[in-house]
This record gives sequence, C-alpha cells and structure tokens, in this order.
Amino acid sequence: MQFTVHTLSRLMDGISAMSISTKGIVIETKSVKKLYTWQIQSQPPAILLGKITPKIQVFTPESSFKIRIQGCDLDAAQFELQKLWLSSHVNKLTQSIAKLESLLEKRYLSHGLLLTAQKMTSELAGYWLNWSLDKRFERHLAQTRFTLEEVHTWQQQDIDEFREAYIKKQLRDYEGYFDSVASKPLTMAQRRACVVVDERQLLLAGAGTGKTSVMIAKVGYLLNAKLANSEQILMLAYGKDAADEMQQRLKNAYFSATCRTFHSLGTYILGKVEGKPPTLSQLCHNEKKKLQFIHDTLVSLCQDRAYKQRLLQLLRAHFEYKKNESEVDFSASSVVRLVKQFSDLISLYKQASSLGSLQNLETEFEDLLSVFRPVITEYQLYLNNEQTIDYDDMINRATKYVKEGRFKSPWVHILVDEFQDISLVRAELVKALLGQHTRSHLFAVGDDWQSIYRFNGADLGLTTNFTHHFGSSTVMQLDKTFRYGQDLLDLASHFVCQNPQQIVKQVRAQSVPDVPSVVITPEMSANAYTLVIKQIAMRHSGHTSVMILARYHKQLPSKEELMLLNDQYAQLDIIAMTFHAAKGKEADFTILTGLDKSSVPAVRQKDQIIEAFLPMLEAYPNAEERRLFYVALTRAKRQAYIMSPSEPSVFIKELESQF
Ligand SMILES: Nc1ncnc2c1ncn2[C@@H]1O[C@H](COP(=O)(O)OP(=O)(O)OP(=O)(O)O)[C@@H](O)[C@H]1O
Repeated sequence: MQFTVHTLSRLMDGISAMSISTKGIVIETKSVKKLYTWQIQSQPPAILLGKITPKIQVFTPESSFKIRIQGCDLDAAQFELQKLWLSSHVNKLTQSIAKLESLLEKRYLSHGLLLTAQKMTSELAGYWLNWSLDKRFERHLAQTRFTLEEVHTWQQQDIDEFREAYIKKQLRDYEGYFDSVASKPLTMAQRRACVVVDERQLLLAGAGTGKTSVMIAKVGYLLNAKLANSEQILMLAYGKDAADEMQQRLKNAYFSATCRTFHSLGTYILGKVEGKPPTLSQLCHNEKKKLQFIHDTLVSLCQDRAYKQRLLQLLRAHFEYKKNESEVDFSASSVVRLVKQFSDLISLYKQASSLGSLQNLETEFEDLLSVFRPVITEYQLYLNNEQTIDYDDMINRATKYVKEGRFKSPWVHILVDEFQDISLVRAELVKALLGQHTRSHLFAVGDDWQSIYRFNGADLGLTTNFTHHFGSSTVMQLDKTFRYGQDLLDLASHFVCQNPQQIVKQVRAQSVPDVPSVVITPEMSANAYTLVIKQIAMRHSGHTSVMILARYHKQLPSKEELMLLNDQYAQLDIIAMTFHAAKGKEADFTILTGLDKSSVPAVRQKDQIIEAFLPMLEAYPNAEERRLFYVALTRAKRQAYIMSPSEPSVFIKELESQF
C-alpha cells in the first residue's frame, strides 16, 4: 500500500521525493534516501493530532524532522495519513483491548490483573486518547477507544463496582454449585470467599464459621470455573489429621488436589530433588533421646578445660548453679534445665539462622551461645553421620531447592489452613513456591483468635500484618458460626477480645439454643467428668460425641478409663485430648477439666534466650493462654461443660462474671 505525496513533495525544499507507507515515511534528498518508520511506541505524527495549519508538520519518531506542506488538500492528506497510520497501529490496539476484555470477563479483578490492565491501558492511552480520529474511522474504533478510556481512568469506586458486578455474576452462574457443594448450602460470605480470587487473599474467621468448608468449596470452584486444574492446586494443613480430613472431604465432593502438611511437603520436595525421601532423625520424634544426646555431648565437650570453664560460668551466672567445685555436676537440676533449654534452642537457632536474624542475638547472648554452638555443631554432625535430617533441615532445604529452581513447583494456587500458626520459615517456603510463577495465588485461612503455637515459632504477625508480608491482598471475613449457639459465641468472643490486640470480628450464630450452651459445674472429685458423661448418656439416646479436654495430658483419663467409659455408654463416642490437640475438632458435648488456677493459664517460666528467639511477645498478659482457652471453649456443638475445681482458674471466674 503506497501513497505518494506528489503534491507535497514538490513543494519541499531539498526533498526530491517523499512517499508514505504503512512502515513510515521515506524521504529522499539528493544525497540520501531514508525511511522514518512509524513506531507503535511513538505518538502519532502531529498531522494526526488534528493540528492542521497551512503549514503541516510531520514529526517522525527518530528525529524532529519536519515536513512543511503548503497549498495542498489538507483534509485529504490528513485522511490518507490517518488511514496509513491506523493500518499499521490499529491491530495492536484492538488486540490488546480484546485481550483485556477477555481477561476481565473471565477472572476476578485481582490486584495483579488490575496492575496489568493499568499498565496496558496507560501505554495505549498515550497515543490513542489525546487526539481525535477522522469521523470515518471513529465509527469503527469508538467502542475500543471507549473501553480503553474507561479502564484508563478507573477510580477506586469504579474498580469496586467492576469487582462487585463480577462477583454477582459468578454467584448467579454458580448458585447451584454453592447450594450443593457441602452438606448445607454455603452462606453468602462463604460463597464470596470462593469467587474472589486475588493473588494474595486472607480469610479471617472465628471458630466454627466453616473455614474448612470454604477451602473445599474454593478448590471445586477453581476447577469448575477452569481457573486451575487439579495438578495446580496445593492445600496445606497444620497436622496430619487435618490434611487427611481435607483429602477425604475433597474426595467426597469428587474434587482432586494435593493435600499435605508442611512436613509431607518438605519430604516430597526433598524426595523429588534428591531422588529419595529423606530420613528423619530419631532425635526429632523422641525428646528423651534428644535430651540424652545433649547431655552426653556436654559431658564429652567438658573434656576440654576451657569449655568446661565457660559452661560452669554460664551455669553460675544464669542457672542458679550453686556448686563451687571445678567439675560439673550433671545431675544438678540447673544442668537439667540447661539441657532442656539447649534442646528447645536447637530448632529456634536453626530457624533464626536460616532467616538471617542471628546476628543481634549472637551479640546479646554471647556467653550462652558460645557454650551452645559446639553442641549444635555436634548435633549437626550426628545427623550427618546418621544420614538423617530434622524438621528444620527439611523445611530449610526444601525452601532452598525451590528458590534455586531445583524443584519446579506445579502449584499455582496454594491454600493454607490454620494460617495463624504459620512460622516465618514456613512462610518463606510458601513464598518461594509462589515466587516460581508470575501469577500465583495464596489463599490463607486463619483465625487470629486461635493462634496457639508461638512456642513453636508461629508468628501471628504473618496473619495480622498479612499485606505487609505478602503484598497487596484481599482480606475477608466469615460472619456466621454454625457450631454453637449465640450464647457461647457471645461468651467466647467477649472472653478472647479482652486482649485489645485481637482483631474484632462481627459474627452471628446460626441458632439461639433453648438450653444454655455453657454450663459451669463444680468439680468435686478428680474424675467428676464421669458424672457429666452419665447425665449426657441419660438424656441422649442417639449417637452422640463427647470430647474431654484438658490443658495437660496428665489431667486426662487414661486409655483404659476411656475404653471403659465407651463400653459403658455405647451410644456415646468419647474421646479425650489436650486443648492444643483439639484445635480444628468438634464434638456434640465437651467437658473441660483440670481448670485449677495453677494449671490454667499455664505460667511458663520465662526463659530470656528462648523468648528472644521466639516471635515478639505480646504485651497483653497470658495472651496465648487466653486464646488456647477460647479454642477449648469453642469445640462444643451442643454444650460445653466447664468443670470448676475448688480453686478455679481466673478464666472460669471471668466467665462466671459474664453470666
Ligand atoms: N454454610 C453452612 N451451613 C451450615 N453448616 C455449616 C456451613 N458451613 C460449615 N458448616 C458446619 O459448621 C461446622 C464448622 O465448620 P468447619 O469445621 O469448616 O469450621 P472451621 O471454621 O474450620 O472451624 P474451627 O476454626 O473451629 O476449626 C461444621 O460442622 C460444618 O459442617
């Protein structure tokens, strides 16, 4: 397609010929012939901007070369030039806008998609929106330019409206699915949590609000809406039971995705990269063996006089070691305490080392760490000789492999349950996996009211400052609890929110029960819970589950006692577990026992160095113990019996004051 501007070129000084094509303008002078190409990145030539004067100026992109045109048919010239320019540029515009429209139609307007849209439109807007097209072209391009202008000038309100329209459409299209994906139709808040698919998303919700149900439904939605296939979805649970339950619930709903705990994820990654799954050291499973190992290591290290001196100094300065002899008495309680501390410190030290946060601690605790470091070196040597690893090695090594690209992650959607209990090192692994894909999605589900694993390194800040750690994100809440009635909800929420740092959530209960959901009953004898069980059995003939809960294992009935109780009351399914183990579980009735004032809240001996290695301690006293009690309180579907001993916990007194 050639358009030769005979009339124009004749008038131009020094230019012997000029022709215009879809590629650009070819200018010929006596000595040179040069093509000035139209460039898509460039602004349209001035002639297209409608600034037609008797002296038309055409700016080519590479230079400010000017062509002065006089005495010609300006309209015709402009029309032809526009036509040529458009024919070389219009495809990019229409294709980009079509692509954008299709993306916006198919996907939720996530933060990532919004950025892409804004980048695309601001690039195009630069050369399409500042000038007016000839009317004959305008007709064809009006809609495209309108879309471009609309997206380019989006304000927050427009974005919100656009998102809302998309959500409404998805809710309509998938109404039948959300009605039937679980045993009961999902609530509106649960449905919305499924159809909103942001790159980083946090679902914060209280106990019994159906978080797990949402995770299952979300996987199904991603699959049905063809936003992902099964191989691209990874679900992470805190414990093996929870991962198995998730897998089972997926299977029941005929969905498939990978469900793992962090440990099984680590094992899988290491197995893939190293060719065989790693072997875990016995020291990981057996605390007694670990303590013995540390004890033996210290004995052996003390053969070195200088080391022995440092150990004695440390014991005297920080462990109330009273003896003056030059030998260490390894049976002394202070030494036993030090051995226990070193055992706890191994994991925390390795976590801090992998996060690069050791430096300050090294200076602050030099006297202790100079004694500790040879122990951890021996520990590591022992694992190496055994050709085994521990849990920290597993997560650290897995993270390293992912970061180095030695493990290729197939997962584009990662859903993490119990997010409030995630540690920084585990979060690093998740981030590394997400980082392998340009568009990856994290759906974190958690409840800051149920964060109970700080002593293991869980960092609640990852949940409460989610956006700070993971970038722009959508935070949502669930507003209805199904497990228990309004009275238990009010009591438990009021109790946990005494700590002003807890995020306030507006939750309602599905039901208002006709009998009280919480019963505080005196605990006259050690196994008074048997009387409560008897009462439950008398009143309920159908299959009924009962959970006995205590702060410590030792306060729970033995296996034999439980078996006897289960035999005695055949219709009851009675189990017993600690408050910690009960997280994520539920039963028709719960019986909380062992609530004497010395057990609950448990007072941990403050250990300065362990504290320093753990995530920041909250200012509110007993914050984690309060949350743990909240977890225990919220396991009952019908009634929670709280056994109140003669010297009850302050937590019971607090609850009583609320009745
Ligand atoms: N939309 C719903 N309608 C009725 N019941 C529901 C709904 N969603 C969930 N449930 C029920 O609510 C109970 C709690 O659900 P789920 O275990 O998923 O909650 P959760 O938020 O994970 O609880 P927690 O954090 O305490 O472990 C279950 O018995 C579940 O079947």
